[in-house]
Amino acid sequence: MISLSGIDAAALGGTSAVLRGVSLDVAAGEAVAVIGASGAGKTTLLNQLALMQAPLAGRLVLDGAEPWAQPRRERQRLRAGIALAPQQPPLPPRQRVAVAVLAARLPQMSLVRSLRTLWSPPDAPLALAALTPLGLADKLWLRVDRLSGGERQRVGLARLLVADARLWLADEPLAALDPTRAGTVLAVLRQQAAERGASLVCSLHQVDLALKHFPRVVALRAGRVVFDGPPGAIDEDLLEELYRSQDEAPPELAPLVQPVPLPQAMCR
Ligand SMILES: Nc1ncnc2c1ncn2[C@@H]1O[C@H](COP(=O)(O)OP(=O)(O)OP(=O)(O)O)[C@@H](O)[C@H]1O
Repeated sequence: MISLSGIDAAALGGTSAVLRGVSLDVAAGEAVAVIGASGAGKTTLLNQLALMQAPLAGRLVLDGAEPWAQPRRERQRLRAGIALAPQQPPLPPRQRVAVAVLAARLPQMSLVRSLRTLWSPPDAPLALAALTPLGLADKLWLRVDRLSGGERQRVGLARLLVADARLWLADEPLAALDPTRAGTVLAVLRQQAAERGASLVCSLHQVDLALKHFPRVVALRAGRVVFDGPPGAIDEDLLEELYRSQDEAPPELAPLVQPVPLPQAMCR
């Protein structure tokens, strides 16, 4: 359904390439975990898949179309089929949880229905159905600013469940969750995406959970894909390479920056 080939991309708001030569195909209904050290480019990759920013180089194809070669309106139409749960969901603090969840459906709604949803949500049962498996059934009418960090993160995930999208992107969905809750939440995401035939791409710091819950793992190091395959093919050496300090660039990437010789006078 979505295919990246040879993508170089900057982080949101940045100008220099963070992702380098990334090629990746995600099929309809597929579930993929993205792992890699902090700063490896996981968020930048998810933002590319979410059509948040044009790549610097390479080709992105979504359902046979190239969104970045289309007029803005057409790109927005394509984007409506994609739902992204960012690391820190931008939820208006005074909004009720039910409204915050249902707001994820606004791109698919008429103007009148959107306004009704924001004022007095007619689809509250839908929000409740999404919140219940995430353990938030009792928070439906609470204000967002009364939630803990972990609860807020799960509201962000409930938005994925109601979004009516075909590609679900979750950026470190477990960051604010305790270990027991983390496993349950991943299982819910996987199960619900599978039931709806949605593709799921999830960036994770918890390697053990990525390997346990996903049939395919993509590993990034310094903005490059260094592994793409089943979890059983990942060994200790690869994990060590992935999480070794990024300051030690792997041989094929070094040197990105050439040492600048100091003037003689400064060496004395
Ligand atoms: N606005 C920006 N301008 C320039 N560089 C940026 C900008 N935002 C992020 N970066 C850099 O881009 C690189 C990749 O960031 P990204 O957030 O994609 O990594 P990540 O793997 O998701 O990290 P983490 O696990 O810590 O969230 C990092 O080195 C980061 O410092």
